Amino acid sequence: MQQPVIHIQNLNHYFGQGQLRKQVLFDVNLEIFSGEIVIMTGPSGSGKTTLLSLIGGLRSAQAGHLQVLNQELCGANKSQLVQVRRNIGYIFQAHNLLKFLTAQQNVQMSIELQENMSYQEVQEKSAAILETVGLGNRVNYYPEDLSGGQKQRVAIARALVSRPQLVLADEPTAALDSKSGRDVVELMQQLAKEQGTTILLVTHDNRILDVADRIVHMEDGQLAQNTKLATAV
Ligand SMILES: Nc1ncnc2c1ncn2[C@@H]1O[C@H](COP(=O)(O)OP(=O)(O)OP(=O)(O)O)[C@@H](O)[C@H]1O
Repeated sequence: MQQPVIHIQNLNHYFGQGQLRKQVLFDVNLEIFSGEIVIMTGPSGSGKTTLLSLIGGLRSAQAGHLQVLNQELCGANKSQLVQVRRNIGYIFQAHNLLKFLTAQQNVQMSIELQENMSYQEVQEKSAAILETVGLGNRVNYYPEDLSGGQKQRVAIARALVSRPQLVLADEPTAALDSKSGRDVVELMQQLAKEQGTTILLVTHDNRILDVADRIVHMEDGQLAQNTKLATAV
């Protein structure tokens, strides 16, 4: 049987110490397989971003089991977390582009950090993916000269250029109008299907739920499983 890309069992998470200690994730269980697009919905404060940051190795998992790309992250050390992060692409609500780098340089940086490649190859790869996301004529633009949707497309190009096995996206359409939001997720879907990437996407945006293969719902730190598309919309 296929190994899940993400395998979570009885995951609990707490913030704060002593009397201020507060549990925010309760016995979370989730399996996500290669090539799946899973959307996580749920009210504000329910724990979605916390779960995403644990899966992404951006925060240390405390209790339970959290296996990502065959690495147990509960109790993992710094270098194990860094190793897992290398195989994950991140897309956030705010695109987080570096404003003093052009679109192409922003994308290039992500490859240079990860792979041993000649400068020419890096340039070719970054130009090619910007072309794919429809920004072939904007490669030398700085973020401030791009629209919100264009900046988010650069962020997608940056997250996917190294062909990560897993992409984690937190509200990638939040800052976009409905047309740009739709374009951006369809692009993620298309690139992921081409590259066999697994996507876990957190959103409040009901208009994009149909790109998911599966929807899971977080409520008060608990994850409801396998919501059917038809009932969730
Ligand atoms: N660093 C932190 N320290 C203490 N409490 C935190 C911290 N980060 C989040 N929390 C709390 O954990 C709970 C879950 O927050 P989280 O950001 O994961 O929710 P969310 O579902 O992503 O919300 P939103 O949709 O508004 O982004 C909230 O009660 C929040 O106040």
